[in-house]
Amino acid sequence: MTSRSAAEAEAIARVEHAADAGDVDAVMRLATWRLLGAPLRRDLHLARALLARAVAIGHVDAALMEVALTANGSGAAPDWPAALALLRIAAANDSVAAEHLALLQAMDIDDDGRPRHLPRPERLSGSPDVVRYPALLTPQECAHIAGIAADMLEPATVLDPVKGTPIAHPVRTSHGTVIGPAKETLPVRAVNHRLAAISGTATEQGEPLAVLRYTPGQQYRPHLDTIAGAPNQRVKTVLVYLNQGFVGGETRFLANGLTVSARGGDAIVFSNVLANGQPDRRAEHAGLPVIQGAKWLATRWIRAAPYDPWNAAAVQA
Ligand SMILES: O=C(O)CCC(=O)C(=O)O
Ligand SMILES: [Fe+2]
Repeated sequence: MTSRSAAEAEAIARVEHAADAGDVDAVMRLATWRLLGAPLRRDLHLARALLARAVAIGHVDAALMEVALTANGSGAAPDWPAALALLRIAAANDSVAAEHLALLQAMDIDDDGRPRHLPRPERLSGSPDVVRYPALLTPQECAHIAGIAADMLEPATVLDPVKGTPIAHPVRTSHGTVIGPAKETLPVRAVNHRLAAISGTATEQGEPLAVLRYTPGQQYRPHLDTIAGAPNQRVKTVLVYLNQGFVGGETRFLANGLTVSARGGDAIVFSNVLANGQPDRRAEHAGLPVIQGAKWLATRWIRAAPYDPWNAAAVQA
């Protein structure tokens, strides 16, 4: 472990002191540090305790974060009923929390936030195996997801292998972000349960929901979603079209030419691996260039086994 500079240690001590004195922003900062794992060691349990303190002093963002972590099991076992109870309390004074509650009230979900019913699937192709669930999400749910992502969108980059600095992504040119565990609202959590249900997987196998926005000229060139040599492979992908009405931007499977046009709220599911777990070339696909308007898409890449978003290489709190 690298030792900290005296100045950094002093800055941390100042924040800890302010937190002890009841400064809510200082408590919130400590909670964020404990979630990020920098500059203090990651401690999700402690982060939860700090958030609860911030909520008690009246911090609204802390309340929404506490709801998210309670539902998705960060720092303790997942507890949907407890998260819902916290959301109801927050909703009494906060319009954002109230909106989340209204979205949930319109959903047909059980006491754990899981879907009671799913739309009837349509098989679009057998090889590759692609299935569509029409209108899996409502327009309001799509707008909620796009709205969370809108503030966080960044151009797609990869690290320059020589210089280590970000450079343009060679395959994907859209803007994107992920809705990490601290930002996973209850409506997003419920949608993630739905995506698990249609793919026959456990919610814990999903990577944080990724959201992409393509503007004219942007595309996702032909690729496989599998990661070469990954021990915990991306076995399935769910794509959710969050809007429609743009020109171009179809999803194309190269093996058979299957071309899927976006309809807002529709989801497609496909498998990326063969029965032996190895990447399946037939799953190669592309997001064709958008010609006019903007295409919004949510992607859930689903692993073979549970995926811990807090121990991924790049955590996005
Ligand atoms: O934009 C599309 O239609 C394809 C997106 C995609 O391939 C992905 O998110 O993995
Ligand atoms: Fe893909």
